[in-house]
Amino acid sequence: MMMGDTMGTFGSSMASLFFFWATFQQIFPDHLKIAIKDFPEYEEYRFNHAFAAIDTYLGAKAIGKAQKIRASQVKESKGLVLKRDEAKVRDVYQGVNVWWEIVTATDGDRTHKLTFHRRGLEIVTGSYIKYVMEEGKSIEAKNKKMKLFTNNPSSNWDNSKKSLWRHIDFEHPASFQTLAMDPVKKEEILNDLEAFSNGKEYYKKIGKAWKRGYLLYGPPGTGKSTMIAAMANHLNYNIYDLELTAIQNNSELRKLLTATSSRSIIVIEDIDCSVDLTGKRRKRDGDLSVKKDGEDQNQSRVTLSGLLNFIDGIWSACGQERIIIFTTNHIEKLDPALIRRGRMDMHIELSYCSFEAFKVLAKNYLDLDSHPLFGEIESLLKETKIAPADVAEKLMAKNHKVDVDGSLKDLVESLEKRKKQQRDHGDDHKKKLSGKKLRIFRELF
Ligand SMILES: Nc1ncnc2c1ncn2[C@@H]1O[C@H](COP(=O)(O)OP(=O)(O)OP(=O)(O)O)[C@@H](O)[C@H]1O
Ligand SMILES: [Mg+2]
Repeated sequence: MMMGDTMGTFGSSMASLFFFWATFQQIFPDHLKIAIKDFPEYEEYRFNHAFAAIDTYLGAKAIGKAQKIRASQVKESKGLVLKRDEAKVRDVYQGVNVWWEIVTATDGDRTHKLTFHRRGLEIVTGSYIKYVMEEGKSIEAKNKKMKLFTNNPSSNWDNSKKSLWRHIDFEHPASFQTLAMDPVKKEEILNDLEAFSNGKEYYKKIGKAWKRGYLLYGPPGTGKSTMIAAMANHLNYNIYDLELTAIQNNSELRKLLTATSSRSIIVIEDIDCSVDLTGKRRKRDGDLSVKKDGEDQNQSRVTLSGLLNFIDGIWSACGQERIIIFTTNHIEKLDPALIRRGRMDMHIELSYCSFEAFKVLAKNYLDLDSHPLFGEIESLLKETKIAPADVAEKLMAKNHKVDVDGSLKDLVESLEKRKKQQRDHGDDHKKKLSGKKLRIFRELF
């Protein structure tokens, strides 16, 4: 048979099918259809979340079928979110046909109306509605704009929960793919996050709060803050950036934390600078003088024990699906009580740029997999401490122009300079040490 013939037969079958369907629609007796449920947009003046979930589900369902599509840009990196812009949508679930329709009352109130054949009653009420809600909510979560919250100074709080945190839309391009670090460690972290976010049943089974704590440590510019952004993007969680110095005491800390929402990351950056970690610092500094009035006014009065109590107690009791992250440049300064295993589930070190990490940066910034200078850079990186942030700066396009050879040469020069400085500094340090030893030796004998 010729191609044209096939198409012709196909076309006429489709035409008869449409004809049959239209007739069926007309004669299909109304009493065999039942309108099962209405889902109003507002119930007793309160927004009905079921309405929104159904709307989202149907919006996603109707893509490709709807004649008119309304597009709204929810988040740049997520592309367009398309929404249905027609009144009626047909859906098929386990062989049951259902029709959704938006009915607008004279007062403007809108309701989702679901119609289907009696035969489907069990399937629709038994599982279909639940399925629509769950799908709708999960699509909502994926499309949701992420937010970055920062705590307001407690002097600005009023009685509303809203006054505790202010927020902006969170749009950070960081991803695990572009994060320069040891690939094995990266994989381990990704697996941990994955296990956590899918761990609802597991945490329930073992009777533990669905929470996870990470301690990120390493020198400045090694990617701690970038990793937090990558984690938030990966999980689609909001970030609460908790500034401890803006609060007065432990009870304020408790208020702030209980006002966070689930599916969020709570971050305390530079933990060693934000709390009085040991309560002994003053003594250790050798300053035993009497405190002057108001001397502590600008210092945070959140104590280490407040923070630890929170992690152990209140933290477990307040909500689910939350991650807490501490960062520090000086892990050696932290009190062991704060970082012992069990409190922080995973300690993640972000370190100076390795060759593996450099390769990720070279790919990100120069779209480069190999280059004759790579060998030299590899051996220089083995002997030199340089933060990924400093490497990235060398590889960045200058005046919007990518210059592969120029950037790499620039990096080699900078590495050689650093190597020399670090060696000289190392020698100085050794000299100082030997001087000190000599002094101790003299004092002893
Ligand atoms: N591991 C990395 N991978 C990719 N880019 C990085 C990495 N580390 C640093 N950078 C780049 O350097 C910039 C600064 O890094 P970032 O703010 O994450 O460092 P940090 O470890 O949080 O430093 P600090 O201790 O000073 O807060 C980032 O915006 C990013 O462009
Ligand atoms: Mg940082």
